Amino acid sequence: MGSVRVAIVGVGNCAASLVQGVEYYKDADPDTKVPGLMHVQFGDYHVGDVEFVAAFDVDAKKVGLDLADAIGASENNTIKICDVPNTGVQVQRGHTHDGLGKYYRQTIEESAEAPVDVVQILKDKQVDVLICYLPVGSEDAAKFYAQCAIDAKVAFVNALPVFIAGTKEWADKFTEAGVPIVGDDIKSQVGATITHRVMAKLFEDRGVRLERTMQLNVGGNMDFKNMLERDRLESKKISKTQAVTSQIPDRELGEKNVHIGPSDYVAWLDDRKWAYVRLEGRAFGDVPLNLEYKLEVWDSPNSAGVIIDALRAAKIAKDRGIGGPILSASSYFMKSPPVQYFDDEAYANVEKFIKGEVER
Ligand SMILES: O=P(O)(O)OC[C@H]1O[C@@H](O)[C@H](O)[C@@H](O)[C@@H]1O
Repeated sequence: MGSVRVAIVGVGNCAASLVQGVEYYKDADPDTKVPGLMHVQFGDYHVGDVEFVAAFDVDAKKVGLDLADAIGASENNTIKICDVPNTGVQVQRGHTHDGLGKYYRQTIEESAEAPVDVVQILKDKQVDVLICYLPVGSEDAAKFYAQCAIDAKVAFVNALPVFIAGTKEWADKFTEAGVPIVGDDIKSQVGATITHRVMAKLFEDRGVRLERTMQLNVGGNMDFKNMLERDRLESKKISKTQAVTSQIPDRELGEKNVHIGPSDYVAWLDDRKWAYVRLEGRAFGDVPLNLEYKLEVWDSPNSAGVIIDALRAAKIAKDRGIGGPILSASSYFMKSPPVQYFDDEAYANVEKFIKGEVER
């Protein structure tokens, strides 16, 4: 079935882990399991079929570089997985809109070049899927690129917490255009969200009444620095919170009793993220039962495998001529899908989608 031709918007740490991860696993045996992917061979597509054909950024230190060099440039500080040979893809000057918050502006220099015609490039490069990796809080920029995907008839994977797939307005736009979308807000392999969802559900499944919970996150990448600007966080907090509370539909905790969100920027953590999670409940005899755990991960590789699967799901939908939100993939890979399922059901739905047993 050929390749999955991918364009990236936002060449930050997540893009770095994605590009390296494809290189790292490109020759993996299709019959084996590798960490972080549902399948080496996902439907018609092997990891090595993911091909990067265009990239957009606004950072002067990245625009003009080969993608292989740009992923190690400027403020990118994630762990190295492997060397990436030259891709022949030059990072092009994207559109800024509200993509650069106060801390980005203090830290990086915006390219002086004029923004390119994104729709034309997506068409010229015959892009199958556009992956949106813009900084948290880029509401207008994310919607600009979503519209570009619609106009160029390119599938869209929305990794950031801006509600697109999950809104009727945008879901209808993608459906009417016959363009698939997987979104919103990437849920990492074993990250803060999925562990917290599973623990909250475990409390309820075992009959412990969850009363209060919090999830504090710290990290040292540009994502965390950007999120020091609290105004950019609104949709992020909503997304992370509903990702957890959706798993305990019968329990109304009340706003005061749930605190989930990014908490602070600690420069020396680089691209590591530490999550401190606490759940407080009442067990048999109304006796208190508390659980506290700490998760330490490298933030960007933790989501890269999930994105490789999401890209391939989006391409399969495109091959099948299915437009609009891909509910199976969105609910398994994303924190804020149009419909929330428990993760085991969502996983099973993706398997059915791959086999063509469910339409979306
Ligand atoms: O670890 P989680 O909760 O699944 O989050 C995954 C990703 O979610 C994104 O919204 C964050 O900006 C990333 O920092 C994070 O890696």
